[in-house]
Amino acid sequence: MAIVETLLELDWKAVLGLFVAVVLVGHVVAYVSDSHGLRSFPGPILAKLSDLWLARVAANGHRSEVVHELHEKYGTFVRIAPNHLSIADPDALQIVYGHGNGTLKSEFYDAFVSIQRGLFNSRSRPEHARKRKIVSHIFSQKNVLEFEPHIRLYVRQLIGQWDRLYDAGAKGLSGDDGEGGWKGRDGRVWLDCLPWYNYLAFDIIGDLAFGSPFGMLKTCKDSTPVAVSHKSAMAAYGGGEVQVVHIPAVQILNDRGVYSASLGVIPPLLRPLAKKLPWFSKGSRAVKDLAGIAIAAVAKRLTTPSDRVDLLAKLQQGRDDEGNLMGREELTAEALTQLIAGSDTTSNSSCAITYHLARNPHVQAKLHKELDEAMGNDDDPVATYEQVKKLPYLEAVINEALRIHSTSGIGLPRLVPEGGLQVSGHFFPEGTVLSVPTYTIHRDREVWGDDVDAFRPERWFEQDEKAIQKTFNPFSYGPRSCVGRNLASMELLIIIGSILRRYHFVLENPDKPFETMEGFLRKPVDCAVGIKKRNA
Ligand code: HEM
Repeated sequence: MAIVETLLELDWKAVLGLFVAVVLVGHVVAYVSDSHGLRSFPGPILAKLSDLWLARVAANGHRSEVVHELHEKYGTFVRIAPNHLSIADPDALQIVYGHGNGTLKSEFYDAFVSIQRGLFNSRSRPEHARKRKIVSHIFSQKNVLEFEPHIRLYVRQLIGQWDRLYDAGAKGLSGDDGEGGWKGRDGRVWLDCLPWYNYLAFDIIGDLAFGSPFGMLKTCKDSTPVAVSHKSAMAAYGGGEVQVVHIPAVQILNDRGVYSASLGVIPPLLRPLAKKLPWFSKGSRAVKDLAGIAIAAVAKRLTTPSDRVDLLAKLQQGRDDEGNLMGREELTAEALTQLIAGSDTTSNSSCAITYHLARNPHVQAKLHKELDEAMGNDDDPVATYEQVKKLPYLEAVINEALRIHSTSGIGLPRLVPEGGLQVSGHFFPEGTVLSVPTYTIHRDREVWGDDVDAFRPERWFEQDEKAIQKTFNPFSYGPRSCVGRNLASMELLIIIGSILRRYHFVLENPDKPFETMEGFLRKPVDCAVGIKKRNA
């Protein structure tokens, strides 16, 4: 303890020197001893020697693409860290992530903990099972249907805003609502749709998880109240004012994703030192601010009792096997988990779907036709779940975008349990970290065909259904798969169904590649589109 305290007092340059020295010695020892028997597997030499190779790749924001290129070069197995093997084999999904094989989340997930461990980052099996039992009930299909009015309310607000900008744009006006503003030209309004989808997703989840939206769609701004002091906000649960300031939640979530995904691949012993480096201290601040958002929002909700049916109300009622309710800190941590897991996953996926539709006019036309037929002359611009839940082409469009974009693209790391594990013809001893990279298996030519890089929803009607089911992995598999999948699917169907029925999209610059920045998730950097109202 005394050694750690002394280290924490050093200035960052001394820390950097020490950090490099410890890493070098530690990893040369690990390489020579090869305790997990991974030496025979191919990979970059630096990755075999040190976790810092993967940390650097993660920090650069293109981990999925880099690992994918390595699989193209080396084949099914790639060693991406001294003790981490990436396995690009759809059959490995069931073994590494499925029920009953005993794998657990690795130390990577410790870097995502704030307030206290939540459903997403709890690593102990009993702790996770207890939480999952409470939370999975909340996301059952039956319960999720109760959230439909909340989703439709904010889709309506987004349509209201885009209609307003479109009408003004038609008069040749321009303005600064939303990041980057908007301008009218050639019968369209031109804007970056990514921030708008972020406002939408944050308002929906703010409403569902905390009882009131962040108000981003109304203010057209990425701005959220955060508790000034976590301690006093927690104390205010019993009543009283919580002092808040406003911060950009979307930006903070982005910073936190890159920070945690990079810190998570550094050995735990070195993390306190890494946090002292200037690059990491920005992310550390983001983690704190994010917790502050949840603390402020939950405190506000708990001091103003309500009879709403939402995620927070259901979390408050949830009981474990012993009949115990969650304590207030656990409740806040779980509400924060919902905010993080249920916000930019949805907005980045919606943005990617819109990009691919704008880029592929023939696909957009086919989807318009299906939506027009399904919704007929209904004057309400917002689709009901009933109207869109069984539209085969809409579903294929969404799935194809989730495949090609892979919002969750990295191989999610799992620890081999006691007794070892046989995967894809090899035995791995206890403690080895294994992962199956979603971005890469979503590009497996044997399953998806030779044109894997093309956005082609038609493939969903042509390819072997069984192979597709086994390989399509947007929500992961097994006990740690996405607990919010039913909600996410309903959101995407209603958002894309409503928005695409109402608007026609073109890309502002069709030659510009779709840029992404990956932390834990693969996020678009922007998506500039020209929007036209279809009945105009
Ligand atoms: C398109 C949208 C979404 C995608 C692509 C997605 C994807 C995923 C993936 C891949 C995982 C596994 C993560 C891991 O093992 O590290 C996951 C877990 C999780 N997701 Fe989602 N998700 C989406 C939307 C949502 C929504 C709307 C919610 C809830 C409001 C949610 C809540 C969660 C939670 C709580 C976990 C952790 C589950 C556990 O560990 O037991 N997700 N999600």
